[in-house]
Amino acid sequence: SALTRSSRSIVKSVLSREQAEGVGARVRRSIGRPELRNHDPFLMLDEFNVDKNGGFPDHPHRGFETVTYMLEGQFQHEDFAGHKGTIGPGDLQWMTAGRGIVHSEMPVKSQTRAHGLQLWINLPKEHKMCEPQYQELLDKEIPRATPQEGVSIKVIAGESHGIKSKVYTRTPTMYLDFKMDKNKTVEQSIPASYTGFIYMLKGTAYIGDKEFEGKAHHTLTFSEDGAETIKIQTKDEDAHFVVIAGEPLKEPIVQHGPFVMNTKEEIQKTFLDYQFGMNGFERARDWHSTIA
Ligand SMILES: Nc1ccc(F)c(C(=O)c2c[nH]c3ncc(Cl)cc23)c1F
Ligand SMILES: [Fe+3]
Repeated sequence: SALTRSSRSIVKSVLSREQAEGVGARVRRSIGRPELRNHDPFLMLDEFNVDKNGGFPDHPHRGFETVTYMLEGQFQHEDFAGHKGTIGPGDLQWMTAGRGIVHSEMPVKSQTRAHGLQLWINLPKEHKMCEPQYQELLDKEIPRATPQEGVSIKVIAGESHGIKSKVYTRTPTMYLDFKMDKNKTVEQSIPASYTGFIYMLKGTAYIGDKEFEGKAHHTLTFSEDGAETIKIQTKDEDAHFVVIAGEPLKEPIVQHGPFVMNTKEEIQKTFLDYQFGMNGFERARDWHSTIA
């Protein structure tokens, strides 16, 4: 008989309501909210909505990666090394902060609003102090899997139905953007060791053998039972959601805002490096962005 590959089930569903963040920004916090901590290797997932007067002015990062995926509108970013750019709908910025980045992330003034997702992925000890790196992909450069008519899967990281992303993930990560028409069923392979979840953006989807209902702005966390697929169905409405999964690092996490290290001594050292412009924060000394 055909091997019935067991499918991940949903452990819980948590609604994210909008909260204030940054300057005049509104975010729905998925991972990182009180009910959704400890989803190693993930530290935070925000669905952000920023009007043209808001944004995330000059701030640092060390020890992890920020993955910004635009859904609507345009975002400008500029860092202390003069790296700047604009990302628009469907575009991706995978920023490995490593030993240190100071940047600002602001909507393009002419836009009505900027809407997207920012995911924070922890880095393993050996990469926390790596050279910062950007991997930036335009919408049209991100491959799509279309396992059937009416099911489109943008492969932001990892692999889906034989389509592979070219993003280099220091922490093994799968990041897939699903658009499903109604009355479709699809299975997605997930490595047995990965921690994962679905964040619903629009519509309704039914997950797993028990058809657990996923509604907009809800996070649905996967069971960690070693099953290697997740089954996703739509019924009488389309659905738009992301599937995010990754290899847990199983390292101690000491986080102070935008600094994520393994020990409090490393955090204390990070504050000194940032304050005095050392060990990767040399350019932080009296840098101010031109876009904030
Ligand atoms: N420390 C700290 C404290 C507060 C912050 F808001 C931030 C921060 O920048 C962001 C939080 N969510 C976000 N979504 C989208 C974008 Cl573009 C940026 C952020 C940050 F880093
Ligand atoms: Fe940032």
